[in-house]
Amino acid sequence: MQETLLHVSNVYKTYGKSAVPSLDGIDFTVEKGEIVGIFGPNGAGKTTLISILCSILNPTLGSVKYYLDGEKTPREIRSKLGFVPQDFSFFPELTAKQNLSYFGSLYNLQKAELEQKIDDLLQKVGLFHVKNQKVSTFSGGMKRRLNLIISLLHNPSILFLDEPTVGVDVQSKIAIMNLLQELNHQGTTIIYTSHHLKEAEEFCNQIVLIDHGKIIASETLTNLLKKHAVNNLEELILKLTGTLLRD
Ligand SMILES: Nc1ncnc2c1ncn2[C@@H]1O[C@H](COP(=O)(O)OP(=O)(O)OP(=O)(O)O)[C@@H](O)[C@H]1O
Repeated sequence: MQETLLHVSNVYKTYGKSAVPSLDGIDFTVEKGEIVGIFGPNGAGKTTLISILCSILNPTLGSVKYYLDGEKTPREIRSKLGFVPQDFSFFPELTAKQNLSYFGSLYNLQKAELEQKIDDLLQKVGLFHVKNQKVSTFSGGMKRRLNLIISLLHNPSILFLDEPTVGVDVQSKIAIMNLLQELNHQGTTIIYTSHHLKEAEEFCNQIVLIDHGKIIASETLTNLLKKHAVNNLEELILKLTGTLLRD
């Protein structure tokens, strides 16, 4: 049986005094355990939407409601959310381990529990052997993998990822996607954006396509392909958003 985890209702976002809203009446629902992919051209509003869903930004209008067991206050809810930003969010002059210890200390985890969690996560993404190296010496793929595990230290129930595999080689991409699959099998709900459409086709249960701040499609990929008589996600996006450059 499906269980609603998140309900987004009539969300608008306008930055500063801009005349054009970046989000223009967004409504959708996420069920527990889903993997939702948010797609759309550059500037469509994906990052803005994800930032609002994980409480980094406030909507100008509208509501985002979570249905989490036992967690009621905004602070309790935030403690169950994890966010992997597109831009790296660590200190390059610290080692991987120092970064993880610092970010872990923000979640009030017991020292022994945190140490164990750090080692487990470093192992999972193949960074254990370089845990005492400064992050500034890491390759792009190593930095992306570290950026991911920083957001997993507190075992979030819902994980938001903004382009988690951008700019990485195929090996790092597989390591990242395997870890995300493993987390989802363990019950983590995942909401993510990506421009890697082949990867997303295999990964997502639900597709949310946005353009100019509005949802223009929201369904399973199979249903959308059938409905719009296209063969894949790329064809779907081109059919629904056109070929005009957005910059
Ligand atoms: N901090 C900001 N101040 C003003 N305008 C912003 C800000 N952040 C985003 N915008 C504008 O809001 C709109 C949506 O941007 P957003 O970054 O959410 O799109 P996106 O779909 O994530 O794009 P991309 O695929 O390029 O990452 C764009 O027109 C962008 O210029």
